[in-house]
Amino acid sequence: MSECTHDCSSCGADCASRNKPESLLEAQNAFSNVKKVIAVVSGKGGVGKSLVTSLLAVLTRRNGHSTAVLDADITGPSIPKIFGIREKAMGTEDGILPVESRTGVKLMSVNLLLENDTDPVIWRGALIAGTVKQFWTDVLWGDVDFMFVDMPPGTGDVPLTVFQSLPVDGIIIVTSPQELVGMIVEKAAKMAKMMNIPVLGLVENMSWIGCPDCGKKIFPFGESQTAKVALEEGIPLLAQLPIDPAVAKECDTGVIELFNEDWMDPVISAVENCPKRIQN
Ligand SMILES: Nc1ncnc2c1ncn2[C@@H]1O[C@H](COP(=O)(O)OP(=O)(O)OP(=O)(O)O)[C@@H](O)[C@H]1O
Repeated sequence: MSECTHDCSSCGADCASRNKPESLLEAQNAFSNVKKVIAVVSGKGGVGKSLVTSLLAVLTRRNGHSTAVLDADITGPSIPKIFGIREKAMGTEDGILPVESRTGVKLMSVNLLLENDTDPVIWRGALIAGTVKQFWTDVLWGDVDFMFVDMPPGTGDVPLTVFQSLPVDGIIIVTSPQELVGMIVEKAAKMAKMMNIPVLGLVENMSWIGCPDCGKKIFPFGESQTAKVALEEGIPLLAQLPIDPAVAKECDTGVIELFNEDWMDPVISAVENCPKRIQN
């Protein structure tokens, strides 16, 4: 066989060079040094994915890390509101500057770029996916230990773009007990496997309510199937968060940084111990 010219168009050999998949990873700009990227996914909307993403950023920040949230939920962005951010993002000739929360979490969301928070984003999938990619390539993130990506629900264009373009090190799946947990977790786990990204664990949100009189845990949706599904899938169930009016109020009034419960502790440990993934 003649020597490899690395021009596969003129050669039919089935060699390692031909089979090497082309990386679609987008490089960071010269002003960004993001060390780990954690994607937060859910099967459907409204299960508390943005809440969990925000808490991950707030609590890792409280532990002394520099943290950021990339709001990839372009058509339903809720991160700025949860952090009580009203100002808009500014740009320099080098790129867009993230907005910093009160405790120093760096944020980028389409709502920080729109003139009015209530303006709808009526864009086609390719434009939406392109915007998410730009949030990675064109935002001047600076030094970030942990970036949390708030994904839109499901397994559409944007999750695919994020998993292909960003160096995601781990995935946290958020579910609620009334979801079709088995199917949703399996779908997310399969997607992660296809992308070769480890699932760090599951967070079940809205699992229980604390009785206001005696503190006893009440499970309004009955016995949760999440633990069983987690076991079957070999994914750790890291936390079960209650329905808590105080948390709802912290989200609605933009003061999530005041959150002061220990429910997320195992999730934070899993994230902090997540190894850096070797990217293909
Ligand atoms: N454990 C909880 N206790 C009380 N309220 C909660 C809890 N989790 C979420 N909520 C409230 O439910 C609403 C939806 O939460 P959130 O925006 O985090 O969901 P989401 O999965 O990101 O939704 P979407 O996909 O539509 O963005 C918010 O108003 C939030 O305050």
